[in-house]
Amino acid sequence: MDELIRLASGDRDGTALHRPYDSKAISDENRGDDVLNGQLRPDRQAAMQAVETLLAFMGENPQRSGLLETPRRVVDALLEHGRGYDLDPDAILARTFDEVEGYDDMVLLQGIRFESRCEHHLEPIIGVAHVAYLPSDRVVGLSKIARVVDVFAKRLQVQERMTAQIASAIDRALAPRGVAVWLSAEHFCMASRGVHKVGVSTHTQRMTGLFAKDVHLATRFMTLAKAD
Ligand SMILES: Nc1nc2c(ncn2[C@@H]2O[C@H](COP(=O)(O)OP(=O)(O)OP(=O)(O)O)[C@@H](O)[C@H]2O)c(=O)[nH]1
Ligand SMILES: [Zn+2]
Repeated sequence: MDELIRLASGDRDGTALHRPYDSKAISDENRGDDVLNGQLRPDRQAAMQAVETLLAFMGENPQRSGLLETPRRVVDALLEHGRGYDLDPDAILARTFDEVEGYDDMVLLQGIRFESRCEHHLEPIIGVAHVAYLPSDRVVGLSKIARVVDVFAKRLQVQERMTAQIASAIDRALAPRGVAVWLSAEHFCMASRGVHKVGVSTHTQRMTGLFAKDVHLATRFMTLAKAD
């Protein structure tokens, strides 16, 4: 058996959990409970220990009463921010419907609010997604589009990649005649640290198929997405 897999399933308290991570081995697409691309995933205890270390690093006393529960809270929060790693967008989009009386015009979900975390600083990215597609012969449940936005939001992100991932997932699932995704978001790593610019919106778009070819269609999408 692969040594890392053996350690993940058996050695939960050994020093193996503190092996250095090979960052090149980590991919958004493949993350298991204990092993990520052949890479050990630390257990909760090791993660809480790491939070204590960070608190001490910033000059705090992790043993003072106000901070005793903080490692547990931070680890729970990290699991919440990363819950999209364990969700499969293809499975969420797998159920489609074809009894739509030939409806083949745009389906647009406007203003899907999302909360993500940037992969550079782990700070919030908060914004909205507008997602549209042009069905070929089938449609998908509306809530599933919003769920797919959340799958990718609940991973560490850069906004450009999240935009492309949403579009690709819908392309794969529905083979529509086109997909349009528009995200606008505020990055708190720009607002509350670093350059300290509050209220800046970053806009990213991905258009595929007819949306990429037909400027009138792309304009219609953007006009509808902006509508009150
Ligand atoms: N393209 C892109 N950049 C992002 C995103 N989120 C954060 N960033 C930027 O990632 C960059 C990281 O730059 P670095 O110079 O490596 O890090 P830094 O020293 O912390 O940079 P500052 O934020 O300028 O203090 C910053 O310019 C962030 O604004 C994103 O979704 N997309
Ligand atoms: Zn950042």
